[in-house]
This record gives sequence, structure tokens and C-alpha cells, in this order.
Amino acid sequence: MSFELLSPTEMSEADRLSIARGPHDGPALMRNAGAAVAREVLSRYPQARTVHVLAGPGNNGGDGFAAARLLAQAGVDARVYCEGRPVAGSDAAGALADMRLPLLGFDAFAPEETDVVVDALFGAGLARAIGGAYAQAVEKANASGACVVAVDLPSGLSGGSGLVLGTAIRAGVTVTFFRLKPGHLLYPGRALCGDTVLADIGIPADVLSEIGPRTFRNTPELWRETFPWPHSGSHKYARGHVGVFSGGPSASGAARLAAISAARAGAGAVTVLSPKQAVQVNAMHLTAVMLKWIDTPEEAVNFAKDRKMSSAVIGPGFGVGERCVEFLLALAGLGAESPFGLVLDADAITSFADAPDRLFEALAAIGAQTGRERAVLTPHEGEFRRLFPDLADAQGVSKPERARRAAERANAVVILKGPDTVIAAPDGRAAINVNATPFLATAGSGDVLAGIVAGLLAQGMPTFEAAAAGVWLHAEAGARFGPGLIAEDLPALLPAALSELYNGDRTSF
Ligand SMILES: NC(=O)C1=CN([C@@H]2O[C@H](COP(=O)(O)OP(=O)(O)OC[C@H]3O[C@@H](n4cnc5c(N)ncnc54)[C@H](O)[C@@H]3O)[C@@H](O)[C@H]2O)[C@@H](O)CC1
Ligand SMILES: [K+]
Repeated sequence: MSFELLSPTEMSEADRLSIARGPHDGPALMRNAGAAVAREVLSRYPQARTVHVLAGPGNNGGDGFAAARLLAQAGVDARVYCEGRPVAGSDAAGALADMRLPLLGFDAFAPEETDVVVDALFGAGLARAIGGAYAQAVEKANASGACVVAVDLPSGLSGGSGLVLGTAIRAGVTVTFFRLKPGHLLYPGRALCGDTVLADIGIPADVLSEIGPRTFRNTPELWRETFPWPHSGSHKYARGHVGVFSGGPSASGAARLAAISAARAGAGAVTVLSPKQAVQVNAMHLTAVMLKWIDTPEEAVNFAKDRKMSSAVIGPGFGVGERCVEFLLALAGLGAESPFGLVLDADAITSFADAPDRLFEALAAIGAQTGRERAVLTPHEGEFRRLFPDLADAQGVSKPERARRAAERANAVVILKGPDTVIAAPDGRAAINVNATPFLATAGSGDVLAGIVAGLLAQGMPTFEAAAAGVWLHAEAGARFGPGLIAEDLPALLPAALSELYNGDRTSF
């Protein structure tokens, strides 16, 4: 499946460009869309005797008319319910004229009497909250137990944000066209779509070069060309050196989890930088990962310079407070000499809650000296709110858009975690992750993610790509385990996920 995602506005631009170039005009695209829906209904529900089609006033309704015509031709008792009528001369009006079935009012809609409902009320053109007779029809369909096949989007779902406007239909399957929209992958939308089927209706892929999409599904195709596989001449120093800052004696496990994960992700060397009181406990648990006693920001800076630290993780288990702020600012103050990558998680994010601008200014200074962002922030929604309270509360703004604005403000790549983790860059790129398992929501899981991202950064992978690849690998590793997963399992699951990626790479060349 392709990785570009199109907003509803970009999708209508794709329709327009495609129609202008031919060979398919608007009515032909609509016939193809209707055919894709009818095909899905007939193949998934071969026993269905009746199908009720809910048709809205725009072209989504037009797709519904086109599907109803083909279902009736296939011998299904297709009944079409419609409140408004399509605008005269529109593609939908043409599809209605071709359909030759009676139009019934919503009053007669009785979905409990049918096997399948085709939802063609609203798609990409949903402009406001659903209300009145439309809302009643949606709620009737949801309460009926009938299987719902949604055309393009479950009605009520915003294709851009994945948010529900008013109320929304719950589909068993959603048939969409050309490219997915962010709303198919973002919650709550993802849960409303059921299975999502992507149909080719004849729009040529080259319209994308004119549209220039900036939102993507996080698949390896997005970043595999920059993945830092070692080559025969690689020695361990060429594969980077990650420093992971440890907390005190009772909070050192998070750093070790991040450290071993950085090593598994391919970093040539990894050192846990530990305060004196925690050296003993860290020493008892580390083998391949090195250990260095570091108590002050100056010692950290000297170590980073002397040992050519190429990326650092700070935050997991470190402790919230001014000490964390000082370490971070000292590392950021290295400017062009600073590590290629700084991964800030957990306590490093919370430590700046009272003065986020201090962090953003420090990261901007690195950007100004090096020409690109070097930091990755990995907040979950609660941590995001601490640094970006206005964005956390922005009503109706999609998760990718919130993450984008945060990335631009912070001069950092932002990994906004959750079941639909979004990775966003200051330049406006955003990727939505789709391979996560709910079992990943467990203590220490975020420490592993921070370590993987730092491991990739240390090897010179560009920041946005390293963050996206790290999120994908973390989820892929988790998906290999399932129930019973704890964070300690994840590093050992990474080799299988990496092997699949590696073998996939080799066969695709
Ligand atoms: N030729 C084309 O442009 C193609 C369009 N396609 C279909 O066309 C759809 C987009 O069509 P449209 O842009 O006409 O949009 P929709 O059909 O999704 O909805 C737009 C219509 O609904 C009304 N509306 C929006 N929100 C409402 C609300 N909350 N309550 C009541 N009325 C509301 C608008 O005033 C407008 O009349 C896609 O989702 C897809 O299904 C496909 O057939 C592919 C080809
Ligand atoms: K729909």
C-alpha cells in the first residue's frame, strides 16, 4: 500500500487534476468508485438479499447511486434512501439519473430489516457536525446491527483529523479511493472504519508530484533509503557512540533499557553515564554496554567531546528538576560540536514544564549552528501538554497538525506517542504509525523507544527518518510478542524485526 496520505482538500485536487488530464472524466471516476463499493459488498456478503443505501447530497451520495445501480443489476434488492437531492448538472445528479431506482425518504429507513447498509451520506466534503435527519439515520444504522460498508469515510468522520463531527457511523469496512486520508489512521477514526480497502479508480499516481503531500503512513518505504546498515568497511566507531544518562540508584533501570536498545539498533558503542551513587548498581547489570561515572554537566560535556559521543538520551529515570535542565543546556551548548542527536524523554520534558522556551531556544541555537534540527522529543499526550499547553487544548486540530506546530516551535522532531503515534518535523512532514500493538503500553516501553532512536541517530540517520524508523521498529518488535509483553522483552525482539527489514531491503534492490 502506498504511503502518501491526502487530506480531503488534497484529494479533491487529485480528482481535479486527474479529470483535467483524462482519460477518466468525473462521471467515469464515480462509476469506478461505485463499482469498487459494489464489488466489496458482493464479495464480503454474498448471501445478502437486501442492501440499503444511505445517500447524501454530494458526490459521496453519487458513489452510493452508482453502487446501488450495480447491486440491483447483480440481483440484490437495493433500496436507496436520500433526503436532499444532488445539484443539477453534478456528477452525482448524473449517477442518480443512471440509477433508475426509486428514492425513499429517511423515514422509511429500517436498517434492522437489511443485511447490509452502504453509507454514502458524507465523505471528503463533510463540512460541519452532522445533525437532524442525517444524525438520526446514522444512529439508526449504528443501533441496527447491520453490516455497514462506508463509502470513502464513515459519515461523520473528518478525513483530515480523524475526529468525529457530531456523530459518526461505525463501519465494518470502508472503501476509499486512490490514497488513504489521515482520518483513516488516526483515532477515533481508525476504529470507526473497520477494515479499510483502498481501490484504484483510475487516478494516475503522477498527480501526487503536483500536490506534494506532507503526511505519510509510517512504513519502511518512507525511510529505508536512509537506514544505516553497516557495510563491510564499518568499524564500531563509524557506527556511532551513544551516551545514556542514568538516574540515581533506585531509578537506573530506564537508562539501561534505553542503552541496550540503542546497541540493538546498531550503535557501535553505548555508554551509560551514571551518577556516583548508581555506578555500583549499573555495573552489576551491564556487559556490552560501557559505564562512566559522571556527576556534573561539565563532566558530561568533556566526555561528549573526548569520546565523540554521537547521540545522547536524557530523561528516562533521570529525575525532574534543575539538574536535568543544566545537563540538557550544557549538551545543547556544545553547538556544532554537540551530538548528532539528542533524545529527550520523560523527565527531560517535564523538567522544562515551567519554562519551555528555555528548551526551545537552546534547540534553536543548535539548529542555527548546524543547519538542521538535532533533537527528538518523545512526549505522550500528558508530557506534550506540559510543553505545549495551547496546542494540547486546540479544539478540532488534528494530531499531526498539533505535532507539526510543536516541532516547528521546538526546533525538534516530535514523536507524539499513543496508539496512533505521530512523528513530525519542523519542515512540516508528519508520519502516522500504524503497526503498534496495545501491549506496548507498558512501563519502560518509552525508554526502549528513546534508545532505538538514539541508536539510529548515532549512526548518522537523518533526524525525522531516525524517529520514524525507531517508532516502526519498536512497534514491530512489540507485535512479535503479544500478550504478556514487558519492556525488558523488547530489545531481544529487535533482531527479528531488523532482519525482516534487512531482507526486505535486499530483495527490493
Ligand atoms: N468526481 C469526483 O470528484 C469524485 C468524488 N468522489 C466522491 O465524492 C466525495 C466528495 O464529494 P463532495 O465534495 O461532493 O462531498 P460529500 O459528498 O462528502 O459532501 C458534500 C455535501 O454535503 C453537504 N454537507 C457537508 N457537511 C454536511 C453536514 N454536516 N450536514 C449536512 N450536509 C452537509 C455539503 O453542503 C455538500 O452538499 C468523496 O468522498 C468520494 O466519495 C469519488 O466518486 C471519486 C470521484
Ligand atoms: K460515507
